[in-house]
Amino acid sequence: MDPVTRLGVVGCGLMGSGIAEVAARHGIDVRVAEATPDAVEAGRRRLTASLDEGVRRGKLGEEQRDQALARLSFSHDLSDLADRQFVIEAVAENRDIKTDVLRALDKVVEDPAAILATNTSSIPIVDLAVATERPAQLIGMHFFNPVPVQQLVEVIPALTTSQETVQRTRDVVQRLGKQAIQAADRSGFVVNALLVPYLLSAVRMVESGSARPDDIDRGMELGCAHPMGPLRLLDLIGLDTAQAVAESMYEEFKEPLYAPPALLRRMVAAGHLGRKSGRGFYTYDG
Ligand SMILES: CC(=O)CC(=O)SCCNC(=O)CCNC(=O)[C@H](O)C(C)(C)COP(=O)(O)OP(=O)(O)OC[C@H]1O[C@@H](n2cnc3c(N)ncnc32)[C@H](O)[C@@H]1OP(=O)(O)O
Ligand SMILES: NC(=O)C1=CN([C@@H]2O[C@H](COP(=O)(O)OP(=O)(O)OC[C@H]3O[C@@H](n4cnc5c(N)ncnc54)[C@H](OP(=O)(O)O)[C@@H]3O)[C@@H](O)[C@H]2O)C=CC1
Repeated sequence: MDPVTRLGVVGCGLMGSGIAEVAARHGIDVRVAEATPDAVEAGRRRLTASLDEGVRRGKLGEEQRDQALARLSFSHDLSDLADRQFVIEAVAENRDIKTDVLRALDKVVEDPAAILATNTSSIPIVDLAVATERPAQLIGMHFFNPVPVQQLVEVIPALTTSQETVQRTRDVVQRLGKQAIQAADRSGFVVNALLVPYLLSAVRMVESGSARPDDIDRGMELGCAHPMGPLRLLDLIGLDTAQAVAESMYEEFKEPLYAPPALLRRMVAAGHLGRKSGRGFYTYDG
């Protein structure tokens, strides 16, 4: 089968913009679809700023940045992804939104052999697969934040996913310069199953008044050499996304450790979503 040269990405938020950036940097023609013209412009700005940051940090040259930008196109019309061979869905962590987007993609993408991958953090892959007419070609492809920096992609076949789809997805991971691990289709896969209870425990520690956010974070940064403590990491992930992930995991396992703490729910209700809204456990400029 031909290697993937035409990739689609749906959703250009924190993750979609990172996935599109990395693919374009690795020589792939990438078309990004967002829901509205305003969201397209916000996504384009986010992606361009990250490429500029890569240049500033010496990760790529100005010419490479410009070549990556030339490989990227943007649209607010999903049907512009019709000619794609492989599409990665990275819209909000909401089962209904993802189901609608994947069903629409299934109809729009012309090549019956094309693969639809979802970047969901916690929604069962099989539920999304059977919502489409191509359950053998739907797979979980879970990137990590920030995508240009983190090396891992979890590859998650559903019970319906074909072995050919798994292999083709692994080939794309390699093409993007990332490393794959394979995980079973259980909510949270490998990494979030371990990470989320830890993050939620830190929120409960703040909630109970046992320690302040900065002390908890410095504890894990200085005591365990984590690059960032759990509350700074929650602010990076987005508290709305973290809540949605915890809810899916709790729905699947009914395990109290996965239940979103009241403080997390209150912060999301208040719009304190972390870095992306300028305020979470900490405040951010710009
Ligand atoms: C919720 C889910 O479903 C799953 C998830 O994603 S969970 C979240 C997983 N992510 C994490 O755990 C992130 C943990 N934090 C980190 O790794 C780091 O704190 C961070 C990368 C986010 C920020 O790093 P930073 O403060 O900028 O530290 P810094 O040491 O300067 O940068 C780290 C590296 O990233 C590179 N980098 C940073 N921004 C970059 C960019 N835009 N483009 C390219 N490279 C970049 C830096 O150059 C540096 O590379 P070297 O190590 O080769 O020098
Ligand atoms: N944040 C993280 O650390 C990680 C997240 N993930 C997963 O990645 C996915 C995306 O998360 P993240 O990028 O953080 O979320 P964001 O909220 O940053 O981005 C989601 C994007 O999807 C867009 N969107 C919503 N509905 C549609 C639609 N119908 N068509 C096209 N675009 C749409 C949103 O646009 P608008 O803003 O206009 O609504 C927004 O730009 C989730 O499934 C999440 O679980 C995976 C790994 C890590």
